[in-house]
Amino acid sequence: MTHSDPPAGSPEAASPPGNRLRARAAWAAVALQFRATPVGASLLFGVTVGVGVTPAAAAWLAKLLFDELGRGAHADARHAVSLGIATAALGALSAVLLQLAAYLDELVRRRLVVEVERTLFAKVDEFRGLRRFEDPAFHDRLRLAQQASEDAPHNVTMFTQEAVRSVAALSGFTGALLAVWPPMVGLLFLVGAAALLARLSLARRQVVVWELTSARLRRHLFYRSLLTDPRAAKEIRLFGLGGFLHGRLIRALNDATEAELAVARRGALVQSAFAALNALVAGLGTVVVVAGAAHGRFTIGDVTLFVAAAAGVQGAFTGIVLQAGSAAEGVRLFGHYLDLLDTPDDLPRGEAPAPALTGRIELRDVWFRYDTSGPWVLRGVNLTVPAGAAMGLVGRNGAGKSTLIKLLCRFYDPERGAILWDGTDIRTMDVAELRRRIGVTFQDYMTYDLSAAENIGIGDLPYREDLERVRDSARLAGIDATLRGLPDGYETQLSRVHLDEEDGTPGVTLSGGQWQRVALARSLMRTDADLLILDEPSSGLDPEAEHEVHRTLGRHRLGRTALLVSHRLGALRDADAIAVLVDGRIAELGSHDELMALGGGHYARLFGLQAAGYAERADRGRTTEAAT
Ligand SMILES: Nc1ncnc2c1ncn2[C@@H]1O[C@H](COP(=O)(O)OP(=O)(O)OP(=O)(O)O)[C@@H](O)[C@H]1O
Repeated sequence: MTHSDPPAGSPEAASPPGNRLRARAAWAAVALQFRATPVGASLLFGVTVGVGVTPAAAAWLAKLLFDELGRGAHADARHAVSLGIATAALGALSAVLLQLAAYLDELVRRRLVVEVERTLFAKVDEFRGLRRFEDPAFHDRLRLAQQASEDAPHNVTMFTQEAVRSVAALSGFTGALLAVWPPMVGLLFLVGAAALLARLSLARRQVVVWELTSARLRRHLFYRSLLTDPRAAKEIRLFGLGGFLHGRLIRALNDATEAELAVARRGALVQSAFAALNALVAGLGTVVVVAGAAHGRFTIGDVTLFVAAAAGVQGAFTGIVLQAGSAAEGVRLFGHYLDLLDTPDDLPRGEAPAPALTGRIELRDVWFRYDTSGPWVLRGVNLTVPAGAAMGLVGRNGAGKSTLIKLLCRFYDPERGAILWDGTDIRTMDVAELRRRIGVTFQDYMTYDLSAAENIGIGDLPYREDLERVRDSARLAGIDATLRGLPDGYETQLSRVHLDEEDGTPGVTLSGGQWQRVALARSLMRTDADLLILDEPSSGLDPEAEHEVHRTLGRHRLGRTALLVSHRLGALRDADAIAVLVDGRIAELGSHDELMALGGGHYARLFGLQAAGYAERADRGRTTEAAT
């Protein structure tokens, strides 16, 4: 499957990928083990083969021993004793190999988990845009890929072990059956082959169920994390959502469990049917051979050998059917891991360098929507931001301000039109280089469960340990004094759910406005960024703090280009120009004074409303003061 294939979870996604793909998946699953731990996997393979052949070797030694003993007075005692010793040694070796195989299996499994996390999440990190992360099918596939890549290699190895053991057993036992009553071989192989086909069909069905229930199980995990998330705990308690969310958690789990149980029931039914059929065939063979013995055609030894050999063949088939089923499930599911690694990036790779901004950023007739069948969010935006200017961006909720910022950071590409950085289309630029030229505080900024210093320092990773720079950024964002006052200063963990990794002390949590300042400080770490974007950097700040932050930023900007989004129009008053976004278009553009002079425009109306609100509040404040 490739990215153009139907998403996981859809019935088409569950269709069999074809033998060639499955063979490739099986090979890749084994290769993954060797990549994870070349020595461990090689040893496991050797030991696995050893474990597989020891029962046959033991049977062969036993045959030699009994043959020797069967010579009675002519038996070579020394030879018999050495065969006995060899049998005992083989028994001991077999026991040791089994233990070794168990340890190596554990070793390979653990190394695999690391390798899978390494490869999968390196791939996830390669996606440059945001589209994959907003695609439920991608999350389902990621979950299935994780599950598959940890199980499939183990299952394939176990199948190899079982196949070696079973082939050795089958070749020995079928010879015995052929010597006594040949039709029994045909019967047992027929039942065995049918059981194998049935198990493979069950494996297909099981994988379909896993694919279909992946979304439900992800929902279950979502409700589970919600019920223990300290950020959600307030609303859950206040709105009394516990029972409601818990009910949904159980329902998601029950739905998934029902589908799994349906496959398990079918499996139990099919296996019981084949067990009964096997018993019937074994009974039939025994009756034939016993009747033959009664008529003197077979000896008692023949009967004993026949019964043991029939049981041996059935046992070998049972083992191989079970392991083949698990391997088939693993291999089918492993396709998701391979698909994920093959998933192309959602943004074409640009290679041109992203030089320092000297001229202007220009949005030229930019059209964008999140979904090709969805509504347009930006409809032909034309906007020029000269290098060094501070541009304010205002508009009502949902007007498209944050979307425009996301396009500037190239998290998505416009569907029509282009964004030019000094005349070069940003699509042609190396995206990592472009992003290094931008410092952003997003509206939905992150609060990391890390130390205060790291929370800021990761804004410019190579300098995250440069405490001077971290503190300078914190100072600009007006949070330095608060962080210094924390129990462990800048080393304090900003988390209530993780202890400090070094001394095990619990962390602290900040207020909303303090967190916002930390996020602002993070974006200021890139002191050499050409473009500073602040998407509502002061929404959580009190008016005094907001004023102070804007003044500091004005000074700190030092001629750098800035794009400032705010619903508090007063905060943008000093911007060189303000663009008003209405229904995905720039409806007005100009300085504060120019926009006010338009009279009756969107900006003037909004500004008037906010100013009236402030004046009214100020009046109320004065009246209250006078009354008290
Ligand atoms: N990831 C997304 N997928 C689909 N639609 C989205 C996504 N993000 C935003 N939208 C939609 O795009 C429109 C514009 O959203 P955007 O966040 O750009 O508005 P905004 O002007 O920043 O609003 P606000 O002032 O409330 O922050 C909204 O209708 C929103 O529902």
